[in-house]
Amino acid sequence: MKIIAPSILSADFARLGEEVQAVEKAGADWIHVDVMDGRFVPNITIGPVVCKAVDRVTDLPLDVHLMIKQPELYVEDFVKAGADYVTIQVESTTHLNRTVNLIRELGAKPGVVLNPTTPLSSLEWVLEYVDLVMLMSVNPGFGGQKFIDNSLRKTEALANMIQSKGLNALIELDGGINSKTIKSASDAGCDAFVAGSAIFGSEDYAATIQEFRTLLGEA
Ligand SMILES: O=C(CO)[C@@H](O)[C@H](O)COP(=O)(O)O
Ligand SMILES: [Fe+2]
Repeated sequence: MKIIAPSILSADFARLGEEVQAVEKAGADWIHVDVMDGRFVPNITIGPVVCKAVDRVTDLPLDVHLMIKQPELYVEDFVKAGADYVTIQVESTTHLNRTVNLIRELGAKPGVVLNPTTPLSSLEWVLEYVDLVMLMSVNPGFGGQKFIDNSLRKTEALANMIQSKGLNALIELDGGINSKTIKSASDAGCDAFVAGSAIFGSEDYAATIQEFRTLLGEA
């Protein structure tokens, strides 16, 4: 089964608990939490306090996407706040191996994220230590942007890279996933799909997630 991870960035933050419970009831697999610091990306969102509040209202795994500089300073706070996966941008830290190890030592699953133009070669010496690689299929910072088409070729190349090394890291795509893009992303080798505006911007969350499952051939 493929994984559908609604991004709360597009939820109604005034009713965040209800929104998280609504997507859980609608069939989501993970909750994607976008953390932005106004330095790594030109936007500021939430921190561990909100992450902990989200964790209290759902049984789903929290997929925490850190778009912050020096994530090594904060990963412990997010693991304590209930993060199951902590994904860090390879561009955001000088000490990628150390930070990945730290996430695992703290008891969470480490993932790494690549911006749209960051080459796959940046994964060469870290791939074997992570549970997840996420490719940004938009420039990070905002929800509701258009899917960058060459993310599909990048996904195929990543799937080949993981397979040729005999590894089994999950591939996740983040940005511009909707009913028009999800099938080709899946065909390219994507396992987990982050969708913010396509789910929270829809009238009926369950119908949208069901439509995704049908397009993925799972209904
Ligand atoms: O990390 C990010 C943006 O930086 C994402 O998780 C977005 O929240 C995805 O939003 P949509 O493109 O699905 O609307
Ligand atoms: Fe994200």
